[in-house]
Amino acid sequence: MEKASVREVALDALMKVEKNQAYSHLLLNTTLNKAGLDKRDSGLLTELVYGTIAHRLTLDYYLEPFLKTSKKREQWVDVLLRLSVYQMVYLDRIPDRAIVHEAVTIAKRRGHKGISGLVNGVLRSIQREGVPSINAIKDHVKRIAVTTSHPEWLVERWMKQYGEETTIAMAQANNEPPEVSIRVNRTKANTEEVRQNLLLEGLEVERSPLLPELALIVKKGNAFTTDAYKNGLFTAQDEASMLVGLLVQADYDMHVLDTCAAPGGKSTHVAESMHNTGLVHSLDLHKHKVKLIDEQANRLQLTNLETRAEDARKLEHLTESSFERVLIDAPCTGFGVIRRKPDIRWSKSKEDVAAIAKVQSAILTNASRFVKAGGLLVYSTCTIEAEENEEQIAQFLTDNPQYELDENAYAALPEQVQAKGRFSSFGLTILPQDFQTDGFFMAPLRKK
Ligand SMILES: C[S@@+](CC[C@H](N)C(=O)[O-])C[C@H]1O[C@@H](n2cnc3c(N)ncnc32)[C@H](O)[C@@H]1O
Repeated sequence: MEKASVREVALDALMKVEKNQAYSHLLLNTTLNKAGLDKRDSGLLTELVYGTIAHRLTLDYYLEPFLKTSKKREQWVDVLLRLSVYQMVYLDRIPDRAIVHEAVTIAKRRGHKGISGLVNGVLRSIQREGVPSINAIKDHVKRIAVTTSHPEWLVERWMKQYGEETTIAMAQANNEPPEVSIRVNRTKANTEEVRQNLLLEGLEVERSPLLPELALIVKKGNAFTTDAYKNGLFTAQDEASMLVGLLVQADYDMHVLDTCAAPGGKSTHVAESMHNTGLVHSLDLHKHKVKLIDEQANRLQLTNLETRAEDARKLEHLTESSFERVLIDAPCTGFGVIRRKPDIRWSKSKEDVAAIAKVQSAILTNASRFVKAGGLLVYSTCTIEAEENEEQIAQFLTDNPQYELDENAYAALPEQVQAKGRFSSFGLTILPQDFQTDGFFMAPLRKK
């Protein structure tokens, strides 16, 4: 497939995300499979789609002075312009000439002559005059928002929670592509054995500096088409997500309840920690998602996991106070995983935070009934919003004096995290810039 086509595929994908018909990460997987692109073009497509979405606000700021006089345009024209300016500003290896030429070719194919003329005119002007300086923005929050390409309301919120320096560092980290990390299935092999296997299959793989006994970082090659993957030697998982599995401290013969389990990343981790003994009740609201847990458990050859579709706000079929461990990896806004899902910064709103917080609170209150005395309840999210995290736990502890935050549980985490983690009286927050992982929150709560 020629480069010009890669850009057309990228434009189509961006339009779907723009119209809220798809999430970037899911769409990209299906688009890559369908388009049958070679390795280099797949890489370029991913970069174009993620980069254009991630830098949207900055790109619109760059384009604005060049579009002032023109009339209302169809949406695809704006998206094409963003896609082109993204390449001009962020991808040094593609000459501006070629970018303009390809954009004009696409515009000619899709629109009437006036539109290709507009695309040509705007891009040539930018090429000639350069993009406007962001430093000219007087308003402080807006300047940070445009520089890092995040919505102003989020920047404002984070500045209140974390201060300016941390907010900027986080927003910048959100624009860095994540590394591919995998969790080794230690019921089958250790990290070094899996690393050797993958090296033999032609990949470049290193031990994780954060979790050398559990995780590997794939530097080059596709780990998910290897025999090692098919044979269940590992699972795709972010290292911060692995920390939650460690915090659960599951051991031989335990009974564990995982209330929000699909697609099974943490359930399978817990099942592996129990060396295929005991039982993990792995539940999720959606039937079709429960299937994903089954698929993973089968691939990993785990037999100590039972799945079922259930609403964690109800859970009528379980016996109260019967689990040594309950994990609530709650549905959340996902602002900790913006690196992987760049569009959620644009698609989620303040109201979404409040709405999901209500669901989290209902799940937490209900699922806590099933923890045995002396047992551990772990609440986690992949977001960094206090309303979904610390505030949730603060309220829960006030309403449930039979629970307390168990700081001793943190001993299960790597020393680096114990030394540098952001701990409060209500749990541990990991920001993406702390250990180059996803942003996460986790709270170990002990039932007295
Ligand atoms: C953060 S994801 C879980 C990820 C999973 N723990 C893992 O590590 O692979 C949250 C899950 O909660 C599920 N969910 C949402 N509302 C729920 C409810 N009321 N009861 C049970 N599960 C729910 C969603 O379907 C989603 O799969």
